[in-house]
Amino acid sequence: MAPSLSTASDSWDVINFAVDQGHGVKGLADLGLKTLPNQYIQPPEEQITNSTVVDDDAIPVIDLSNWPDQKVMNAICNAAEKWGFFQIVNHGVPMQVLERVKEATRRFFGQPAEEKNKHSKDNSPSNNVRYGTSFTPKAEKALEWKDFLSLFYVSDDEAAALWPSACRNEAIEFMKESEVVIRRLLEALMKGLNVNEIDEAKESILMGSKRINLNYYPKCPEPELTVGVGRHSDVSTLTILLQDDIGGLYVKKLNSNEWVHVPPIDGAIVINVGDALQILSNGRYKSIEHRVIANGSRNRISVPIFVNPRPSDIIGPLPEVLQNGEKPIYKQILYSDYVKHFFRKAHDGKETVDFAKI
Ligand SMILES: CC(C)(COP(=O)(O)OP(=O)(O)OC[C@H]1O[C@@H](n2cnc3c(N)ncnc32)[C@H](O)[C@@H]1OP(=O)(O)O)[C@@H](O)C(=O)NCCC(=O)NCCSC(=O)/C=C/c1ccc(O)c(O)c1
Ligand SMILES: O=C(O)CCC(=O)C(=O)O
Ligand SMILES: [Fe+2]
Repeated sequence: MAPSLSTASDSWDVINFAVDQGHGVKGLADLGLKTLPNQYIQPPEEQITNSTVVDDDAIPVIDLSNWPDQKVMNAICNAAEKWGFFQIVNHGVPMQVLERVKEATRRFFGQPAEEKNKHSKDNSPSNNVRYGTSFTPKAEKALEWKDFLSLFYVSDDEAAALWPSACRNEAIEFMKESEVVIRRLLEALMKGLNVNEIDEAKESILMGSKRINLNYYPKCPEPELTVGVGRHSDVSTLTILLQDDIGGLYVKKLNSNEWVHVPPIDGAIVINVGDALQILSNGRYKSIEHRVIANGSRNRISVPIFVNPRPSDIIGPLPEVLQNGEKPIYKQILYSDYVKHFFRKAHDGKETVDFAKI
């Protein structure tokens, strides 16, 4: 039974309501709580108000309209080395496609909990489709103020059978329409590593699998006490992130303790390097820590496409990167082992990549 507004937020089982029954944080937000349930209170060091945020610096914005252009390719490689994050404009993914997938995200999360919960870990007929809240509630000391739907792409037929109809077509369309720009970015990044041809084996390692997540961050009481997503780096090769116009994503500056905001730009897509590309490039390209704050007045959505190796791929520093005698700093690892390691623990900043260190 849903608790009434007057119920003190700690005297009923918040976890049972949000996690087990599938109401998520959207369910909590819809109750109109005035205070944040204790389970969502993050330790002070994770609260953004206790971090240094600077506004005199920003991740690069790269215009892809004149493709191919050596200067633009260099800008991509430089951004991947210095920031691990950049935004792209004039990328070729039609604006209507971006609008449609944002709309579909709102439609999916706008459904009743019992409909969404058909796709939870316990109820979904496949591990490739998962609705959930926070990140790994069982492993977390404090929960995160986010609901998500995570879709691992295998084939159109599987998606037709298993992905929720509220967002299936739009999610697939976004994935397919971003294919060209993903290839261009990876080609440029590979040229920067002296890899001039992406053969079949490299194609698998760079972009052999994809996962699309639909993220929903509802309006939050006492947002400064919690996080939308805690500090983490992605385990992908590259992440293609669509955000709406609300803002709230922060990126850590390389070799510093300062954070910068990623301002929403209409029609732009945010790109970030993930751990797999950091490992393949032997640390040249940086998979950077980022996090999302909770918002006290507006609901936010985002849609990342995680472009990954295949689960069965073995990844390690590419031979082309090591050919001049550079010492490998990462070992060869089975990619699915790496991802499982990431998914089984709470977000912990940049710790995941230690799993691959020699
Ligand atoms: C992910 C796996 C390993 C799953 O394989 P599967 O056979 O289903 O393994 P499993 O043993 O059932 O799952 C492993 C654990 O991951 C958890 N898990 C699986 N999918 C997800 C998911 N989408 N979200 C959260 N946890 C998940 C499971 O709960 C398992 O933990 P446990 O329940 O055993 O404690 C497989 O599909 C694979 O190797 N995929 C490779 C491609 C891939 O998915 N790469 C990851 C890109 S995602 C990425 O880069 C970032 C994601 C991210 C960041 C911040 C967030 O806050 C967030 O929510 C998500
Ligand atoms: O919502 C965002 O802007 C970023 C989300 C994110 O970092 C993730 O899903 O990995
Ligand atoms: Fe992320």
